[in-house]
Amino acid sequence: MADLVEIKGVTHAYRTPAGALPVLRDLNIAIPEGKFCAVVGPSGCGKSTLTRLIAGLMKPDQGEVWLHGERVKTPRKTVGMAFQNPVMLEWRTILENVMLPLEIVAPSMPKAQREERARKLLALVGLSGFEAKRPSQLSGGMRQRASLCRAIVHKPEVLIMDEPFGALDAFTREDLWQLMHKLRAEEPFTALLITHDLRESVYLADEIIVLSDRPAHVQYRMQVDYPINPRPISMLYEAKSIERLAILRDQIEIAQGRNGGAH
Ligand SMILES: Nc1ncnc2c1ncn2[C@@H]1O[C@H](COP(=O)(O)OP(=O)(O)OP(=O)(O)O)[C@@H](O)[C@H]1O
Repeated sequence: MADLVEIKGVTHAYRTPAGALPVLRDLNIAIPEGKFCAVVGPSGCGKSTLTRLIAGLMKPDQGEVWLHGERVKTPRKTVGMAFQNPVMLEWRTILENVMLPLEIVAPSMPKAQREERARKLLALVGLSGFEAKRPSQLSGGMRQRASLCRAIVHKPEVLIMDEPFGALDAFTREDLWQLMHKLRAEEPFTALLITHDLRESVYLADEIIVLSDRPAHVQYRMQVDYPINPRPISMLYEAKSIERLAILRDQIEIAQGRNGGAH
């Protein structure tokens, strides 16, 4: 399978008043088309920087970022993004918010067709009947469902998610995890997920990458070879998942410089 996202030898430092802050060092990541990659690592190690580089919002000092065989040099319209706090436009309805990327990426698509696509996705995430509501009329979980629809409505070449479930309560979060697998089955996408939640990474991803502390490089890679459709939440309680979680926790502690000390 061809790699859709390729991060090749990426090194980057921010210029700050206090001097250069090295954030990434010789980072190499490849995500094959259709795969779901989760990235975990110590706080502040450079995970969000990685998402900005893939979206073309900034250029690395060294190395290359490739998307679909094209070198990323400028902001990419065809990337789908979802964040912890879904930024929704209050003056637009939920349906109009979800349609927004199509207006930018496919302006020639007839409005009826854009609407049909947005309605289909809203139905898929259980938001039929809420199309005409304003964002503030929805719960946090519902807003995040709508934001996921908005992130994939234009069939992005890659779906980038930065802690999208971080602000939700545990039950809503698990609902949304299951929803991700449903969406993936219906609307296949290639995804990069930044998360602090190791269970989330094991439940959602095909591959988990543990980044070292700053300047971040790939410290550890784990394949999650569990069928994705279905992938029941109960898989997290299976011995293999518990073992995976223990390995990941140790890796995070190593990345934090604690060398697998007390849990
Ligand atoms: N525009 C910027 N200018 C200067 N420093 C920055 C800039 N953006 C981020 N940083 C710094 O670079 C480091 C990496 O930031 P980044 O947001 O990529 O980390 P992160 O792993 O996503 O963090 P967290 O886990 O806390 O969300 C941090 O120390 C941050 O303060």
